[in-house]
Amino acid sequence: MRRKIVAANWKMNGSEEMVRTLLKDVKSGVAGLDKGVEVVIIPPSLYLRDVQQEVKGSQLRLGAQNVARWQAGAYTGEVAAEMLSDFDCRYVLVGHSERRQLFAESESVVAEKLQQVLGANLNVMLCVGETLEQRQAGQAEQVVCEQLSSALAGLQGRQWQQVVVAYEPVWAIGTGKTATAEDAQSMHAVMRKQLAKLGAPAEEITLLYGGSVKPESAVGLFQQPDIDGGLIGGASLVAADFVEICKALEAPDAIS
Ligand SMILES: O=C(CO)COP(=O)(O)O
Repeated sequence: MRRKIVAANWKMNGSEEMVRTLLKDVKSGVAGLDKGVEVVIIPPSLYLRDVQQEVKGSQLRLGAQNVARWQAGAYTGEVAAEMLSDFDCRYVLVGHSERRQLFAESESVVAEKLQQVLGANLNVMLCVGETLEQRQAGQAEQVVCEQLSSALAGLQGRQWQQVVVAYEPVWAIGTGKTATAEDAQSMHAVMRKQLAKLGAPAEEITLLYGGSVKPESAVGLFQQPDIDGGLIGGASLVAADFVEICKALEAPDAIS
């Protein structure tokens, strides 16, 4: 089923103190938010336990930023999907552009990680997106469609219910440049078509936009018919901004 999601990717930011203070403000800020909006906190893995305890009984859900591409064994420093499930993680990011670029994660690594997440009965948030060069060369749609195909080809039946896709154009991440609502919508529509070609129940798949989303840009993005929410980096570290973005998803038409 298509869900409404706002997810906070804290990236490599945070501390025990921040977990406490930021979450306290986010929790009280989103209390009373429509239950149909899922708010997901994705902290560095060291703080999963702390966040798990803080979000218990609240509307917030937990996600992980990364996962190993193996099930278990001699992989020093890695975290397995089954371990994330012990922490009540509901979502796991896979294919984030920072992982692809800074850690040289190839399409096949992304696909292996995705399989681990599905195998552990967790939900994947698959990130896709083109670079500035690719967009300028007119290749954006092709790049995104190929990323979807290589990660998702062969998925069957119920597995599709475990998939959320986030379109995060690389040139928009951390740069202050958001895609226009129209450009983002147009890519999301392309993604839905591609998902249908891959055999997905495309109208039921939740599609998020990420890349310099701020309270001011969130409303326009969330009004688009194929954008079901956001994956938020920088603005998720400021409680007031993040809460405002969550509220924008609750009622995008009412706020504008
Ligand atoms: O990468 C992102 C979320 O995963 C987006 O980051 P920013 O919101 O900081 O651009």
